[in-house]
This record gives sequence, C-alpha cells and structure tokens, in this order.
Amino acid sequence: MKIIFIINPQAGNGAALLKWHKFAKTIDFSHEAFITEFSGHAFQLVSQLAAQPDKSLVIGFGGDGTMREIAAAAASAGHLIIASVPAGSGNDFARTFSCFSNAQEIQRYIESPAGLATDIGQVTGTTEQLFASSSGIGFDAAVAQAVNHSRMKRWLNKIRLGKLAYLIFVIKTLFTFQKFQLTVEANEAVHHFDDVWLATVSNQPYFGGGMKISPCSSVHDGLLELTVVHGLPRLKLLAVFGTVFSGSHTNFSEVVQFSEKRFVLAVDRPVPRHMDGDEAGMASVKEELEFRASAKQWQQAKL
Ligand SMILES: Nc1ncnc2c1ncn2[C@@H]1O[C@H](COP(=O)(O)OP(=O)(O)OP(=O)(O)O)[C@@H](O)[C@H]1O
Repeated sequence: MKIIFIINPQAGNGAALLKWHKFAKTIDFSHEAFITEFSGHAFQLVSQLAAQPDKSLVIGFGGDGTMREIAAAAASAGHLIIASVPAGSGNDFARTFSCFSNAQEIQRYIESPAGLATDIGQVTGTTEQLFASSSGIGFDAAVAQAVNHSRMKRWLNKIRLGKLAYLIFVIKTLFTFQKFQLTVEANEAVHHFDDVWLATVSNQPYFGGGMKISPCSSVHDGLLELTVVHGLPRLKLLAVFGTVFSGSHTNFSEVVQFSEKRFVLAVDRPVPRHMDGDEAGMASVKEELEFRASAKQWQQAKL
C-alpha cells in the first residue's frame, strides 16, 4: 500500500507547514509527500490517484477545507483510504472522521489496513459540489466571508492571533447581518421560515470549530440533518451560540431540525454560502439548492 501525505501549508493560519516539517522527521516508513500550491490542488492530486490502480492511504495534513477536497476526490474510489492529521484552525473533520496524531499510529495502521464506507454530502445548484462535514447558508457563512476578505485577519495571523479575527467578525456580523426568509422542501412537505439566521445541512455533528450543531448526525446512515435557526433577537443568538458546544441549543424553540435523505432550500435574497466552513459564494433567489447524501461514498481508514 502506498502512503501519500497531502499538506496544505496555509492551514491553521500557516502553522501546518511547520507542524509537517516536525512530523516528517518522525516518519520511518516509505511515503510520498505533496505540498499544495493553490486552493483545489489537493482535489487535483487525489483525482490523479483515483485514476491509478494502486491501493493508497492518503493522509491529509490540514483542516476541514483540505479534507473536503480529499474526500470529494476519493468519492467512489474504493482503492483510496483517507485519514487526516489535524493541522487546521477548526478541525471539525477530525472530531468525527479517522485521524492520526503521530507517525507510530500510522505505522501500526498499515500493518493491517481496512477501509470504512462513509457518506459524503452533495449540494446541487448551478453546479454539483461535495462536502464532508456540513454546508449551509447564512450568518456563519457571512462571518467566514468577512474574515477571509479582511486585512485584519492577515495582520492578526502575523502576530498569531488569527482566531481573534473570527471573534471580532462574529460580533460585527451579529449587528450587520440581514436575516432572510427560507423555504425548505423535505419529504414532500414545504416549510416556510422568517427571520432566519442560518440553515446548515450536516453530515456529521460538528461545525465551526467544535460546535455540536447536529448532535444526531451519523456519517453511516445515508441521511443528512438540516438545522434552521430563526426568529431570535440579536443578543439571544449569542445565548444560543453558548449552548451549541454541548448540543443543548436544540432545546430552544427557535432551533428546528430535520433528518432526511434530501432537502431543497430557497431564499428571498442573496445569502452567503459555505462548504465545510470555507466561503462558497452566494445562494441566489433564482437558484434552489438541493442537498442529499451522495451515492458516491468514500473510504475512511477504519481505526
Ligand atoms: N497553497 C495554498 N494557498 C492558498 N490556499 C490553499 C493552498 N492550499 C490549499 N489551500 C486552501 O486553503 C483552504 C483552507 O484550508 P483548511 O480549511 O484546510 O485550513 P483551515 O481553514 O486553517 O482549517 P479549518 O477549516 O479546519 O478551520 C482550503 O479550502 C484549501 O483549498
């Protein structure tokens, strides 16, 4: 079995590359390593591996965006087994999917490797995209967009305070975000929501760096869960956020959850979108978004 590392040097606000250099010194088995040069490069590299017949263990060295690219490219490629060494900022992928924390664990795994078929989410609008953990629209995507476009993040990254940028933009966006109207089609019923803060479709429980937004999600049931947060005054949203880390936000009547094979979402104004926490443009009034568990499963390392 080939062992391939794919390292995103930008992950973890740039800390991933340093972590990789230290990690690489501890590896005592034959392997190949690729450092990504641009967004989308990990997807390209794994697509090339998928087209070759060799059985490979592909270990992503990065965060949720890196792992989305790797899992998406490995979907339907049964000869590729995927795992991660968490090196991003939020690392929600590693909270549910297989990950290694040191080279010895990898060494032990490759003595008797096995894969575990795992669901991947699919969202179809004007294009079709796959997500590993979650994808959605609204407040959280607006924060991701604001942070990525700010000069402040680059400046705070330089002094290793990148996470502070998120906190600053959560507070700023709390006062500037325009809530929207949402129509959800699920299991042949149509639901309308006003004053919506966010709608997130989850394949696994975690998003946003450890928030247990969808406590009942499983990556082995062929289902996705939709969480809609609506009708909350601005400051009460902060109170709800405080409970998301434990998963008890679901007790609020303003938090509604569905579990289905398929959802179709429509909005009344352009709303920011995210895919596994990375900004993904805008949901538009003209375009319905269809979410479903893809028929293409991927293999994660069975630990
Ligand atoms: N060389 C590169 N230059 C710029 N961007 C890159 C490069 N390589 C990968 N990327 C992009 O960087 C984005 C962010 O990476 P990733 O999500 O893994 O890290 P993170 O944001 O620190 O972690 P998390 O999502 O867990 O908070 C990914 O979407 C990926 O496409």
